[in-house]
Amino acid sequence: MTPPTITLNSGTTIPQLGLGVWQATNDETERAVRYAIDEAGYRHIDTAAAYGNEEGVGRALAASSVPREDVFVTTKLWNADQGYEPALKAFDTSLEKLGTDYVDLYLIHWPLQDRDRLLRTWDALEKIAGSGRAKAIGVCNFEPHHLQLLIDRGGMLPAVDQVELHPHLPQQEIRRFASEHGIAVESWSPLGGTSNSGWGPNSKPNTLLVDPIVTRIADRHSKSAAQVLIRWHLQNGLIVIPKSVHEQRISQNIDVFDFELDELDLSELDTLDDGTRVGMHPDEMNIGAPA
Ligand SMILES: NC(=O)C1=CN([C@@H]2O[C@H](COP(=O)(O)OP(=O)(O)OC[C@H]3O[C@@H](n4cnc5c(N)ncnc54)[C@H](OP(=O)(O)O)[C@@H]3O)[C@@H](O)[C@H]2O)C=CC1
Ligand SMILES: O=C1CO[C@H](CO)[C@@H](O)[C@@H]1O
Repeated sequence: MTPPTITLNSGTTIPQLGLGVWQATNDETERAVRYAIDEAGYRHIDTAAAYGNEEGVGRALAASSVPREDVFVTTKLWNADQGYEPALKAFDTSLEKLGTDYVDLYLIHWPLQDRDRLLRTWDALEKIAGSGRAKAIGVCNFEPHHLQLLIDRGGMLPAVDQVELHPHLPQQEIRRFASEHGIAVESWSPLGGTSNSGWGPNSKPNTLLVDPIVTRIADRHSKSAAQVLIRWHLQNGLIVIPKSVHEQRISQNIDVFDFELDELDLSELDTLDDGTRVGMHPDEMNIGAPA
């Protein structure tokens, strides 16, 4: 089954399930994206300038038999390129690497700590949206206080806030705030992140995929732990972008439309909320910020 779509405040529709490609090389990305689109039925890819694999995504899009307009492509503006002119330039570079003349969603990767620069960056994204070269614009890692800056400014609201989100960190406050303002929430590290280690200062290795609560629910449905977690995101109305470079897992992660978590499953998963992050807290992140 094709994943359902969500209509963003920009009017664009986004497939609720997509493929993440962080930590994949260009060649791995090309193969994974090609397989995801042509064989597994994905229509949504999440990359970023910082991942260094936009070219791999571009090569896969060019080679695919699925037309460009049928695939939802997201990329992100890296921290070093915040500011009005730098953001416009970085966007052109991303389009060039992706080999496309528009993206479906362009996101600010992190809010950083310089509020004036952040607002100038948002001005640039509005200009890009106005030109039609990004069908929608949005943000990542914005806490409600960051979103409030854009709300107070007037102008366009982000279509999406992409944040770390999984049963250990369900982000209820961000979800409530975003929902009040018509902003869709997208979950990154939806399976709990890469299996070997976390990357934030307070983070722990991924334990979600082997958590006994998750695996017990998976057994009840004859599904995998990853499929249970993906269902949890979908049934919570979230956009979800699990990453894999393995064909069998790419297929498995989209094979989630023939079962449903029931109230008991959902309430058991809710008990996993312990605030554990795999990444950095946005208020502590300033890596790569322009001087
Ligand atoms: N905006 C932001 O700041 C951020 C955005 N992101 C985005 O979110 C995406 C997803 O997050 P990410 O951090 O990659 O982590 P995920 O939670 O998607 O987990 C990915 C890990 O799980 C493994 N995996 C995937 N499917 C399965 C499966 N079915 N069974 C067992 N293991 C599996 C992958 O291994 P393998 O590949 O070897 O199969 C990989 O190690 C990123 O790729 C990126 O696009 C991520 C971090 C920050
Ligand atoms: O998307 C992400 C993954 O990689 C980066 C770290 O190298 C993060 O900063 C970022 O949020």
